[in-house]
Amino acid sequence: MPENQDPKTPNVQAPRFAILVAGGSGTRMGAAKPKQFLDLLGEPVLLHTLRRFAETPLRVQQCVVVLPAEQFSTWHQLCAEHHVRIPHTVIAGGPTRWASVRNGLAYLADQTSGTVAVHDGVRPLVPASVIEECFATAEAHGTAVAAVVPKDSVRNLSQQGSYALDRARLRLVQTPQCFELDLLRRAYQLPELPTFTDDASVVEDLHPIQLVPGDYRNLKITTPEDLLLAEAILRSTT
Ligand SMILES: Nc1ccn([C@@H]2O[C@H](COP(=O)(O)OP(=O)(O)OP(=O)(O)O)[C@@H](O)[C@H]2O)c(=O)n1
Ligand SMILES: C[C@](O)(CO)[C@H](O)COP(=O)(O)O
Repeated sequence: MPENQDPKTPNVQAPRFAILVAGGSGTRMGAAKPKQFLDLLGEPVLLHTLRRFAETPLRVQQCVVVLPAEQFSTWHQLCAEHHVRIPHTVIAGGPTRWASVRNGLAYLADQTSGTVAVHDGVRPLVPASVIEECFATAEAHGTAVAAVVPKDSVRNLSQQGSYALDRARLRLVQTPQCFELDLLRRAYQLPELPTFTDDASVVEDLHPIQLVPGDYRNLKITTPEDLLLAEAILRSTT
């Protein structure tokens, strides 16, 4: 958050950017092509995701889509097939999610201020209300990360076996993860650590992480049953 800003007053004038990371190969899905290109009720997973961020009321000024360099032509072909007119910029990812986000940020190097949402390209069902809440919270507090309460009991593995955790004190972290642009830039200048599974873990040493309610429908397409669930959810809401 800019130093001279009242933390309770959202910086509604700040431009909004989105980095949609889709630079992975989808090994756990085990499909013939990366899961971001798989069909979800007639459109590629990634196109659903892009549409969610391009919705006009969200005021996202620029969508940066990060892809494996060798898959650019796959995406361009899919965009042509589906007559996609949504303005977006495609850039090459890196070997890890962290590297892909860093590449996305590098594309925004000329931007002097704003708020950036980092979102998994394979979370196609994120509600617009969650995206809006994340942007608005980050505009007020510098950070905002969508998260939900676990529905299952959770146990921690120990040398003796395992023990129960208090799930009321746990959260399952989703994306979007929104940050004041300069804060995210500073965080991504630090060296990569193996513990960086998301953007909050990259930023948390520099700034407290504000959690906002996520949504159980905002699932990450990871294994084949996720695609079935996503289809059922989408059918029920369209
Ligand atoms: N080098 C990478 C790795 C992952 N991602 C993106 O980060 C998001 C979350 O990652 P995950 O679900 O793990 O995707 P994959 O790495 O593709 O899957 P897997 O781990 O099964 O190979 C995905 O949108 C994925 O495309 C990325 O942009 N660049
Ligand atoms: C960023 C993320 O989606 C938050 O839940 C998650 O950490 C990605 O993890 P993965 O190991 O890349 O599947």
